[in-house]
Amino acid sequence: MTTSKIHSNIIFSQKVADELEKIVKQYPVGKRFLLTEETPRQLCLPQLEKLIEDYGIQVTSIAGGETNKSIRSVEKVWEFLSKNGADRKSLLINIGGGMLTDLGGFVASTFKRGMAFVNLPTTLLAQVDASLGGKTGINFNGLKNEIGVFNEPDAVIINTGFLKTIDDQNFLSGYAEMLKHGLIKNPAHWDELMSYSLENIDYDALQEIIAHSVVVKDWHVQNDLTEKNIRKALNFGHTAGHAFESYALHSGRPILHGYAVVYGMLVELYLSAKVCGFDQNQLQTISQWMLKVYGKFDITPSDYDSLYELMTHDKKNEGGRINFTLISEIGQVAINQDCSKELIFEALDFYREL
Ligand SMILES: NC(=O)c1ccc[n+]([C@@H]2O[C@H](COP(=O)([O-])OP(=O)(O)OC[C@H]3O[C@@H](n4cnc5c(N)ncnc54)[C@H](O)[C@@H]3O)[C@@H](O)[C@H]2O)c1
Ligand SMILES: O=C(O)C(=O)C[C@@H](O)[C@H](O)[C@H](O)COP(=O)(O)O
Ligand SMILES: [Zn+2]
Repeated sequence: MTTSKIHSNIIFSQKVADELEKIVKQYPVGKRFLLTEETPRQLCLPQLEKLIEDYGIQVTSIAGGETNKSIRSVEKVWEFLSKNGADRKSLLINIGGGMLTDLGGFVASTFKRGMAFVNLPTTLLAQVDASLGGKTGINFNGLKNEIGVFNEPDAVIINTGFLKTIDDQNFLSGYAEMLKHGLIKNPAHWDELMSYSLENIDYDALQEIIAHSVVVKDWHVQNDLTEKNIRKALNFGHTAGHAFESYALHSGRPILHGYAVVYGMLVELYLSAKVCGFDQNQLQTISQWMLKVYGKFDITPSDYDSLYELMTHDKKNEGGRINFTLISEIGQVAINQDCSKELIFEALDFYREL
């Protein structure tokens, strides 16, 4: 696997301040802004203190957590930019996990109809997935990423050094999107993820594996930025996964995005076996591995209607059909797969009985 096919604006570097300085100096004094949230502010900003001071970067932060990926937080940041004289020639630096980079990208894309932004992802999930590819947005009306725009960041600086403070659950959450990348596009990536030790994190090896995951994400984005076609592959596990995530959040049992994606992939691997001939033995092996590592969000048949209703809001749907992305084998994806309500309920039975 090669990383040479990655977009030139995706930079891997442990010297974040040096890389960021090259960008910041291209923007006028007084027009440099930084958005972060509580935890990365404490853990990651200290190494940028000198740069912030030298270049007069104006810093603001919002509260962390998925419930703050909201219009209220967006308003706060718009207000900060407006009061401090941001304009179309300004730069917004987003430093944080996927919640922050999704929201910060949306704020920058909509403020005065768009200002430049760069992402410095600080979680595994944001480094392999959320900070890349220009899906920006917020949750609305109980639905994930209901409001947003496609708009790519001017640059993404990936510093794997930031990951040393990530807790186990958030590590696994990011790992889930890497598993998805292996399943949809790259059997070798899948194999390396299966043999990587999750008990004893080897950070040097991780950097290489992250780069392989970034190649998969970036390939889909470069080929179909606005998700008309092959980018739908990156949404594998998300039709059911977002339904689990929204349902969990609003029933007071929140789960991390990556866990929801794993539970969604379990449902959609079952559908893959039924609709696309995905191997039954592999379905059993992968399901047991995922169950062992990620556990389960328990559901009963009385939850099915609510989960199904949430799936009807998925952005891939067309003409009243729920359009799944499925796989016929590891690395072979099939987009726009229509499944009946009956079959979806059967897949939820499979998940529930695991
Ligand atoms: N735009 C996309 O393509 C895309 C892709 C995947 C996921 N997402 C979105 O990303 C979000 C999930 O991202 P996430 O998992 O990064 O969540 P997150 O941003 O909420 O971060 C997870 C937790 O890690 C903390 N954190 C951040 N940096 C840290 C660090 N260096 N050390 C220790 N803790 C740190 C945060 O404060 C938070 O508590 C969801 O909203 C999901 O919908 C978007
Ligand atoms: O980049 C993409 O395309 C993805 O679908 C990546 C997903 O991991 C991510 O969770 C994305 O935010 C989902 O987008 P949505 O369009 O289903 O809201
Ligand atoms: Zn995702």
